[in-house]
Amino acid sequence: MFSLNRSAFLNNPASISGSFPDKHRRILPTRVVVAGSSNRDKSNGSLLMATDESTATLKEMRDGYAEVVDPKSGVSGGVQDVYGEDTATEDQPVTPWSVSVASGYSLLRDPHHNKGLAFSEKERNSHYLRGLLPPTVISQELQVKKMLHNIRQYQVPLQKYMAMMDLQERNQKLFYKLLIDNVEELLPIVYTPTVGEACQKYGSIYSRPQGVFISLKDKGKVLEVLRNWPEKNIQVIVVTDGERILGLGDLGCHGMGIPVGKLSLYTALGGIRPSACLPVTIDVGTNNEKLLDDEFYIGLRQKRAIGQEYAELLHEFMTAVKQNYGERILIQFEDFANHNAFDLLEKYGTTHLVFNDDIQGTASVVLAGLISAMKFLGGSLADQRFLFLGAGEAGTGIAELIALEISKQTNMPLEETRKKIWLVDSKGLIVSSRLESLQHFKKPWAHEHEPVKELVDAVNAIKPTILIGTSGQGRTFTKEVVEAMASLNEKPIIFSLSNPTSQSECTAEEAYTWSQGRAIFASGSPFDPFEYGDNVFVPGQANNAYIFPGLGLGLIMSGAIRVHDDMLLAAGESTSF
Ligand SMILES: NC(=O)C1=CN([C@@H]2O[C@H](COP(=O)(O)OP(=O)(O)OC[C@H]3O[C@@H](n4cnc5c(N)ncnc54)[C@H](OP(=O)(O)O)[C@@H]3O)[C@@H](O)[C@H]2O)C=CC1
Ligand SMILES: CC(=O)C(=O)O
Ligand SMILES: [Mg+2]
Repeated sequence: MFSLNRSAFLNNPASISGSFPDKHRRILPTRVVVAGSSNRDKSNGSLLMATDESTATLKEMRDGYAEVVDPKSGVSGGVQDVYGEDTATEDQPVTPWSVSVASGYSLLRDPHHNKGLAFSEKERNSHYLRGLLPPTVISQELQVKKMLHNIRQYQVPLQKYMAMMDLQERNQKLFYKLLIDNVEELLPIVYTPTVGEACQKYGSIYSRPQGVFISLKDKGKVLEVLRNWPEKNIQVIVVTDGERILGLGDLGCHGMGIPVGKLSLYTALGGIRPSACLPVTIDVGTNNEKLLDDEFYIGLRQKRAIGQEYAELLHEFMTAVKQNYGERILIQFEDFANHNAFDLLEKYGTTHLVFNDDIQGTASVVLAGLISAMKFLGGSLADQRFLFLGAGEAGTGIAELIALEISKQTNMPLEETRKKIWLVDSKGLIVSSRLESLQHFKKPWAHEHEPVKELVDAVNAIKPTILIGTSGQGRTFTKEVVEAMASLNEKPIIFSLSNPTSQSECTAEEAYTWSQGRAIFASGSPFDPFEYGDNVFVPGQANNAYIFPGLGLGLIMSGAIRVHDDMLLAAGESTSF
């Protein structure tokens, strides 16, 4: 007789296979099916696989299923076969569920453990794989070579993306090996710019759910929803509500591509276990009419919830996350619109281990880029004048961290260092006469100056040494703007940070050509090296992807429970070269 231990299972389902003695492991079924709504623990929403009182014999398990009778109600489920095919009655819905011991057919379909043809002879013997694979055994290196070859056959980046996602769903070991070994080539596929197109077409390319979707329909049940996720030892969550996906606007539920992509970098670049990463999309509707009319849209078909309704769902989520995963769970806010992003960060920054990647991660990576650029330019950050196009999350986040760094380097008060930094939004230069009507995060940047509407006029008026684009608007660094920067500076620093490539304020080619090869240029999405005159210019990439996996790893390893500005400064300083 073998008894499955309920508490061990609830804490860590994987422990079940670990608790079998080896001699029993050989005769274990690949699936144990337990069914019946009566097996659901009403108090915490978890399924009770088999209670301490309920036992299944090894014979039952070897035969492929064990039906458990709830000892309290005496009600059993309606499962008739090992695959849990539905024989539910109306008043007794079946909850089909299986626990896979990683062996045999199900092992080949378990992306966490599957190795495909790389299973050795010994593994094929001990994991019941004989006959389920062709006879050849190949190395992981050869698998990587083959996948890379296949991916390179696709001309269309979105096809490469789909091939990568398919691999992630099939064989995680190979997916991460491929990504880690070829990160320069594959980062633009699993991340910006291709992930932007994938989000735009997410409904059409959708084949299997990724991550956890929490919608308005789940109000009051968010904890239950989180508990449906199979992994229990989560260390990092990337969460979006899809309202500002890159520079592409409101993509609603289709924003899920972003947390999925970001978390694949947590593993590939930060070394966090894939099973410890949880992508979450909170669906409160979308204001994108095109999506609402799109028959393939996968989200709620309603306008975005705002105000109290929005705040309550977010609060339930934040509370449930801490309750389920503890104080040290890291939450990364991603691609929220600025009218929520700053408030959420302020509200939860003091109660959770949380940072906003667009505000803080971006700031840190741009600080790294600017500190590095000082080595080419000479002088220090305090000697520079900064002008931003775009005064939202990225723009004001970067501005504030630069001001903090200059203050740290010079001991000047923050109010003084902020005066070196100017921002332009959709209405023009942010100046004190606009103070009353400005959103709160713009107010610190409202300096004394007469109003200026156009960017090129702001460049000529402020005479910046550094121009940074965070507007989400492509081709706004026009020839006139770049030429104005080049006429004011021997080596103008120009960062076009908006993503994806279509939204970049200018291309690498434009920056180098219009400045006659004098610009120090970086962009949010990658550009190829560009030949100009006798030189080849290699543009930098200033993207928070170069910070958040390391920052996150540091936060997790150090056991931090809050994120502070000093950490962002340290991350930026140490990422510079
Ligand atoms: N490289 C990287 O790592 C990162 C890049 N980004 C990119 O930065 C961009 C902006 O993101 P985020 O700051 O979060 O977005 P926000 O919506 O918070 O901010 C956008 C800002 O741009 C301004 N703006 C919009 N259109 C114009 C225009 N035509 N002229 C001048 N200003 C304009 C807006 O003005 P107003 O306030 O008046 O509406 C607003 O201030 C996105 O494309 C995003 O992909 C973001 C994070 C990281
Ligand atoms: C890179 C990133 O986070 C963004 O463009 O939003
Ligand atoms: Mg982002």
